[in-house]
Amino acid sequence: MSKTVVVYHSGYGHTKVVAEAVARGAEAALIAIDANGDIAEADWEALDAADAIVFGTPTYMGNVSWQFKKFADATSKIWYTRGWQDKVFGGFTNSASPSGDKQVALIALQTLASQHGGIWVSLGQLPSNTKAATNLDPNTLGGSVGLLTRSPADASVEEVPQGDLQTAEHYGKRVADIASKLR
Ligand SMILES: Cc1cc2nc3c(=O)[nH]c(=O)nc-3n(C[C@H](O)[C@H](O)[C@H](O)COP(=O)(O)O)c2cc1C
Repeated sequence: MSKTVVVYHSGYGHTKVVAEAVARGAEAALIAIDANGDIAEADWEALDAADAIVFGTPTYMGNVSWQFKKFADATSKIWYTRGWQDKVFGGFTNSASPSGDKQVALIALQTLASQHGGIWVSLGQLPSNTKAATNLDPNTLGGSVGLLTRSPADASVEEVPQGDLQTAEHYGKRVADIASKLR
């Protein structure tokens, strides 16, 4: 069994719900980046020990949150020593609009993983994009690079679409399974 860690920031709780779903699928530990963009020393050790790391961030102003970016910049010391070389990586972002420039944030996560010499895991699911598709269906946002989820601007944290959460669980399992195969 591989060790997977989901490290995420969530300003208002919606991305946290998605992170929990990814972690359920991956049987992963969860690390929350705090409101100052920091994680604890023990969290850095857990990331170093992981076979797979999944990054999560809300999309804010068409990119990752500044707290996630602070975390990303803090990984530069690890980058320098190639500490995360050949780990498996995945990523997700949540935002209010169906597009909302989520892809920009997701590509930032993929780029971070690539800077570390990681092996990036795509979503691996067909989109639900017919007229009949509803919020209960998987991958209604049609992601492929990684996981995209949506919580409308007036949605509570309980209202993150069930289809998106199922997609998140599926993606978490995919990342963990691939990490197990590569171990
Ligand atoms: C500062 C800020 C910027 C935002 N920018 C975007 C955006 O570019 N695109 C979008 O679709 N939603 C945007 N939103 C909406 C959030 O992505 C959405 O509310 C999301 O669920 C927040 O996740 P969180 O509860 O984990 O913080 C923004 C929200 C905030 C607070």
